[in-house]
Amino acid sequence: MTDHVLSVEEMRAAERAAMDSGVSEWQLMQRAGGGAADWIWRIAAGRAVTVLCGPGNNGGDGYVIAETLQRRGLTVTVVAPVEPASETARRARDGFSGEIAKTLVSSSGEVLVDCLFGYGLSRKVEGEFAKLLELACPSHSIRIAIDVPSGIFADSGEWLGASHRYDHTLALGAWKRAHFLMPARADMGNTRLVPIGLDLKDPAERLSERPRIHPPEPDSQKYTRGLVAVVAGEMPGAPLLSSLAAMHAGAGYVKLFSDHSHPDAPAELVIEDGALGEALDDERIGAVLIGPGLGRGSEARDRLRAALNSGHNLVLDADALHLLDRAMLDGADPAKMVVTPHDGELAKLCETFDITATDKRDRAIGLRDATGLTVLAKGPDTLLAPAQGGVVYFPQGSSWLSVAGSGDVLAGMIAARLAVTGDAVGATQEAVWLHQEASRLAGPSFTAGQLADAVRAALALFL
Ligand SMILES: NC(=O)C1=CN([C@@H]2O[C@H](COP(=O)(O)OP(=O)(O)OC[C@H]3O[C@@H](n4cnc5c(N)ncnc54)[C@H](OP(=O)(O)O)[C@@H]3O)[C@@H](O)[C@H]2O)[C@@H](O)CC1
Ligand SMILES: [K+]
Repeated sequence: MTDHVLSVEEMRAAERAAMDSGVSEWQLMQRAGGGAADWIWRIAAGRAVTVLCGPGNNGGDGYVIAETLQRRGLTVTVVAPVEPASETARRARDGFSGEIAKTLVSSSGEVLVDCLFGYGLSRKVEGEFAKLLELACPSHSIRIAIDVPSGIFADSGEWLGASHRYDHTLALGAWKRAHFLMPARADMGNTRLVPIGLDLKDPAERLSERPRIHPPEPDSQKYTRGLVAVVAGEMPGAPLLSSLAAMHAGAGYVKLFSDHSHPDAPAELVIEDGALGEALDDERIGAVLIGPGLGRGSEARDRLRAALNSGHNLVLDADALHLLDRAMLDGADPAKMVVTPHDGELAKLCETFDITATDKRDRAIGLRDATGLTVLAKGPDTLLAPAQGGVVYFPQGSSWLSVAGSGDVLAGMIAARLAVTGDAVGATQEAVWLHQEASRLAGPSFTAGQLADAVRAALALFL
């Protein structure tokens, strides 16, 4: 239940279903406001609180929060520029026993609780509401957004109006897409979910669950444990990095198909040169990775074609994403493939496959639907569009991952997990989690090589 990620429409439907089953809107608001107040009370730790209340039910939650905190002994100031517009919000306002100001008086409190607008935001935040946020956000040292920061469109994560930074965001009832999408995510601070007892079923979109990685079976040998083939091309460095990451991510055997000499490669990495088609004929190969350092010339194209026609599970990254088109996919099995574009590569793929969507989620879905590929759209708001449908989001990773070679490491790990499990969607999620955990273990300002080294210790945390 805590892993559902809902659209505004789905959220409204879930609340309607709760009401149909006999829970009133007032009860839902009590649960939402009361649950949020518990978090705020702890965060505030005795400091004075300012609550901004808007016209809708987000504002209604604000009155419930204000009353709960005041009863617990905190100094609470409520600022509401307009009257409540819904009956339930009016009831909540009437239940608040303190004073209500129309505008913010200076130094009202140290903790700001923003309940101006939630998922009901329908247009740009302007006028008195915009001015209030402009005044209140910088003048409070701790800023807490209730459900979503006011001004964020919950379905897309875009700001409708000026952006403001929050220290905490308390999602009510279920996660919304904005909690995992940029630019919203960067401004939300710590995110927490406040359950309100909604009965949610079969989520189309969900948060990735922390995976459990299984050790090799007792009767494993190096081939059955997962043989990864990394196909190199023009540049030697990137595929070597991918190979190292694959070696640490649980593969039994990693081969690098490369015509370069790799003096820095560890002795355990098997490097083979010569005809790629023949090398890929090995039935024991569990997954092929191609793209890092591949190049974009005619030879690179030939190598990509050989990989696509090999019939193996396949991870396509970097240059391979620039070369991929409909003709190349002809005859290949997209169900066995994962593509891992960052924003620029995703835009290029959308151009290639005539997808007109402009935001990341819709582009990833569009590409998946047009090709049948599993699409991992990388970045600070990495999301996965599995071939089977739906969308999977991930908890926020370290911003130190924004380093050259980080994608090569991730691609190597996906190939390793895919070779081990044969499950493209599961393998990709495992690799994203490993990537994030490895970044934490590598500490700040690591290089991609150090990140690849940390993968082994990261893997131990998922056993
Ligand atoms: N329903 C439930 O069971 C539960 C709901 N819960 C809570 O309710 C929240 C959703 O409530 P909501 O639907 O009332 O929307 P909300 O975000 O408060 O705002 C809508 C109001 O704002 C107005 N408005 C919009 N944009 C505007 C703008 N730019 N500038 C000015 N005005 C603007 C809009 O006016 P209108 O567009 O109708 O003209 C309308 O009056 C949700 O996030 C959660 O906190 C929880 O308590 C759990 C139970
Ligand atoms: K809000």
